[in-house]
Parts: sequence; structure tokens; C-alpha cells
Amino acid sequence: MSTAPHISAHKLVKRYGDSNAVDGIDLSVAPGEAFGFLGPNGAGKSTTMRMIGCVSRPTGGQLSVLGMDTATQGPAIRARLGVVPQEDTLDTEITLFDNLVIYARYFGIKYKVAKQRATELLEFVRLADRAKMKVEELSGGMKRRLTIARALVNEPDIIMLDEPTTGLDPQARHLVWERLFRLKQRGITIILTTHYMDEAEQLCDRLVIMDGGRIAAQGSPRELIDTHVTREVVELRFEGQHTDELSDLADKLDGIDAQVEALPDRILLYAADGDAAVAEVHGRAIQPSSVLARRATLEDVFLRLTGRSLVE
Ligand SMILES: Nc1ncnc2c1ncn2[C@@H]1O[C@H](COP(=O)(O)OP(=O)(O)OP(=O)(O)O)[C@@H](O)[C@H]1O
Repeated sequence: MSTAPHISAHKLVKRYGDSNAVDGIDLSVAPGEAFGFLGPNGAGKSTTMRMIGCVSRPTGGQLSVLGMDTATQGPAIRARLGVVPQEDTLDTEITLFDNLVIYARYFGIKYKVAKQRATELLEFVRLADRAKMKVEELSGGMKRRLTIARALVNEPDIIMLDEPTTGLDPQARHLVWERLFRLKQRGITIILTTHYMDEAEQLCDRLVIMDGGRIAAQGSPRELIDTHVTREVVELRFEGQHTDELSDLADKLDGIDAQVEALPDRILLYAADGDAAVAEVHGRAIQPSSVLARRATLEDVFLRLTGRSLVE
């Protein structure tokens, strides 16, 4: 397999009116990689995806997909992409099977081949037993899986998913993740946007954290955590304390051997040695009502980088 990047962006910009939705980003996605865009609403994730999908033209910079320039080779690129949009765009009044066959026909795939692929793909997304049902009878999770099947009808080199599990219940999310793991094993390049840090941690080999159109950090989930926070985080809660009292308390912890972050409902300590940090807290005559040590997540990375929570 070629090692040339499947996606390469250099100083990529998308401007709307007076502001840059995407503000000069650089990134590179290798073949077979699962690559994520993590960030809060309005960070520029979907805008970046639309440019990669050749449905929105960059205002500035370079963007190549599968070695082709998105500015001049959009149709050839789109033929080799599978797209799972944020909103389901399935035809709800026809069967699951017909949805796939009709979509395959848009790509000029012969009817016989289209039917065979539809059968295989319904099997792959675990919907074979519902092939003859109308889409309107499906749950949200099943529709998502069908949309993933639809994105695969043209046997794409890259599958792009915009918030693949937003709005799904935990069980439905796990079923989607499990199918995406299987795709990953098959070697397809996956790019996805999400504002769920657990989704990014589960699925992505590498990711960028976006904020305000820029890349705040990039790396594997583990690298991001190791670089920007400590592996362990201690959460201190104080019953009955208000936000401003918590920030006063956080000020009193100045100088302890930990990075201290005051949130509206708790104080976080990022420390190499959590127990020692808690001892220092007690040493300053501060008594939290609860102390919880937990593993650091990408949410913590985002918080450290931006001072804000991913989920507003
Ligand atoms: N067609 C458009 N016209 C004008 N502004 C736009 C357009 N599309 C996006 N924007 C703006 O660009 C910024 C980035 O939006 P984008 O949808 O890329 O963010 P996102 O990270 O995908 O967020 P979300 O999680 O809400 O999808 C936002 O401020 C948004 O309002």
C-alpha cells in the first residue's frame, strides 16, 4: 500500500463573512488511519469535513485527498469517498435494500453488482433480517448503521462520518462503534468528527482538537493526555459551595505540586502523585466533601488547553 497521505491540508482556510470558520490548519492523514476531529460546537469540524468531501471550496491554502487537489478534482475524489452525514438522509418510504441499491446506481454500479453489495452490506451492518422493511420502521441506531452501509456501496478508500453517534443511546452507540472497529480492521481510512471524548478515545488512532477554527493540539489520545495533563486526575467536591467560592478555594491551593483547575461544580487537580496532592490540600486546612481519583481523559486535555469544557 502507498504511504502517501490520504488527506493532506496546508494552511487550509474557510472564511464566512468576516470570520474564518477554519483558520489555517495543517494536517495529514495516513492510509488506514482512523483520524478524528474533536471539538465543541462551532469549532470548524464540519466545515473541514465538507472541504475534504469536496462540497465546500477552501478560501485559502491547499487540500489534497487521495493525492488529488480538491479544487480541481472534486468529482474524482467524491467517487472514492463514503459519506455519513450528521443528519440521516435515507429515503424513509422505501426498503433498506432499495435504499442501498438506488444509492449504488448513482455511482453507475451495475444493477446485479448493486444488489449483491446491498445484500453483503446489510449483513455487515447486522440489518440483513430487515432488508425488506421500510426505513421509517427503524430505530435511530439502525438508521445510522444503514447510513454507514450506504456510504460503503462504492467501496470507498475513505469513509467520513460527521458525529456518527450523536443522539444515539449507549447500546446503539456501541453497535456503531463495533462496526467501525471492523471497518478499521479492513484497512479503510476513517475520518470522523465528534464532540464526545470517549468516542474519540475509542475509535481514533490520532486526532486533532479543534477550537475556534484552529488546531489546539494533535496526536494519539494517549500522547495528548501525556503531553497536556497527568494520567491521573483528582476531583474535589465541596457541598454547598458556589462557583466563586470554588475559585477562591482554588486560589488558596496556589503553589501545591499540582495544576489546579476550578470548574463551576468542582476543583480538579492534575498531579503526578494524586495522594500527595490531596495531602497538600488537607495541609492547607481545606476539607473537600468528596475526593475522587480517576484516569485523565481528552475532556481534561481540552479543558487544560482552552479553559473550557467540551460539552457546553
Ligand atoms: N454556511 C455557513 N455560513 C456561515 N457561517 C457558517 C457556515 N457554516 C458554518 N459556519 C460557521 O462556521 C463556524 C464553524 O462551524 P462548523 O459547523 O464547522 O463547526 P463544528 O465544529 O462542526 O460544530 P458542530 O459540532 O456544531 O457541527 C461556526 O461559527 C458556524 O456558525
